[in-house]
Amino acid sequence: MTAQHRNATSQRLAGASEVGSALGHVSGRVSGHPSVADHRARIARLLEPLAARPVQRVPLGEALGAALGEDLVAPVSLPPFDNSQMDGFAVRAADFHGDGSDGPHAPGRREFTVAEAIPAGAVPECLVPGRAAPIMTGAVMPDGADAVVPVEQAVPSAYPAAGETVLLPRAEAGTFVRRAGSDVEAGAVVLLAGTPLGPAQLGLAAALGFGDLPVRPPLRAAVVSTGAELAAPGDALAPGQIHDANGPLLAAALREAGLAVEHLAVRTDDPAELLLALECLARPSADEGPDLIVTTGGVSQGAFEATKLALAGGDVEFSHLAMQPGGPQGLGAFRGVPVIAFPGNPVSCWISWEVLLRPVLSELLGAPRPRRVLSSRLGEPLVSPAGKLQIRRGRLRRDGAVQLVGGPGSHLLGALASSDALVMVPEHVTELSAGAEVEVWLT
Ligand SMILES: Nc1nc2c(c(=O)[nH]1)N[C@H]1C(S)=C(S)[C@@H](COP(=O)(O)OP(=O)(O)OC[C@H]3O[C@@H](n4cnc5c(N)ncnc54)[C@H](O)[C@@H]3O)O[C@H]1N2
Ligand code: MOO
Repeated sequence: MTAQHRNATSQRLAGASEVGSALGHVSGRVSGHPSVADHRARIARLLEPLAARPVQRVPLGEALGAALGEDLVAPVSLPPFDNSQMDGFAVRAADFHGDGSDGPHAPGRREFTVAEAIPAGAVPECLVPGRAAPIMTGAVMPDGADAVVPVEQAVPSAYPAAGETVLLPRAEAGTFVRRAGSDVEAGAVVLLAGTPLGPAQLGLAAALGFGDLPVRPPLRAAVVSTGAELAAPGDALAPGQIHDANGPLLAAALREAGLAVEHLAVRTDDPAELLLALECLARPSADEGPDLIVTTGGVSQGAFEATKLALAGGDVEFSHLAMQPGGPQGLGAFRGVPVIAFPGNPVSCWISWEVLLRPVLSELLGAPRPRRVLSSRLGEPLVSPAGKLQIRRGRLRRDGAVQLVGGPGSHLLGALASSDALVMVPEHVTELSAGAEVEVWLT
């Protein structure tokens, strides 16, 4: 990535025009807290060096979710040859002109002598005038033929043996013929470097004959959940304990985005113990250690904020963004490894991923695919704190409006799990009525 591109990336992420205009309203802020756009731009600068990793080729079956490392140029055309779009009869359109264009028993049809049948995969012989060759969908069009009549329109509606006759209705040249190169021309750039590889892109690459693809190797992320109250999912809870939801949630989010993830639960509020765990994580050789560390919990104003206490003396800064949920945040580096510290409330943790880190990865690496942003109408009224971007969870209705799911509370994981959209309420807005236009991210 060039310096120019890097600058452009940071500016785009600060302005956030492609990921939602609601996040760009820095000027309307009254709280004095750093804006979401500024914080996201800082994350982009922190992670920029990670974008410059060498490209490697991986088998097609392992490329799902990765970003394409180089432009993909079609080595062949698609379709590679003229072929039939229907099961039927390959004919010469010119045979319908002139004498004999009306069959004796079926007006409007012409009689043809049936030629050898052409299954898909066969190399057919040239079609002689006055003949019709049974041809199957996808089979190569014989030289001389330029149209296909579907078998349903033939009399009889079947495939007579070679040498017998069939009556066919008139067809114009080109009817039901898929021309070579009508989908993709050999030599064309079919996918740009940075394109996230989903099922359709992998299908196209396979059709073009690629057995492997150039991709950027996945980033390695360490997810660290913190807090003395945490128990592993599956373990029984002691009084006062809760199960660690954020670790699995964040690990899944990062994996889905194409990263290789290791999850570590540090179930303590002791900063020294957390520091030790982080030392062990960051110490392995550069080839094996994480490219970034994402923590959750311990970043707010409590007396036992292990993450803050462990990291604040070093290169990690803590701030409270003008956003709800997801206000308290930390950002910096530990032993040279970028650290992004998200808050502990589960919805805050998820929102932080969605609006702060995920868009940066999309922009820097090409994957994951950016969230679709659309304009929708609010299904019900809402109120929102002044000076904060409020992000509510919602569900897109069939009529295109968005219905809120649950309240604004950042512990409402049940509601989050039944939502499919984030509703953005800009910083300067304190009230919206039903029907008001809102920006929505589909999740
Ligand atoms: N006096 C103030 N108190 C709080 C403020 C503030 O500004 N002043 N901010 C509030 C906001 S906003 C948030 S968000 C939270 C963030 O707190 P922490 O990041 O320090 O997180 P914890 O205190 O560790 O936990 C908060 C909450 O989340 C639960 N939690 C933590 N980790 C997990 C996990 N892995 N899985 C499931 N649940 C988890 C934890 O038990 C707490 O209930 O601070 C507010 N307070
Ligand atoms: O900002 Mo906290 O993230 O509301 O709950």
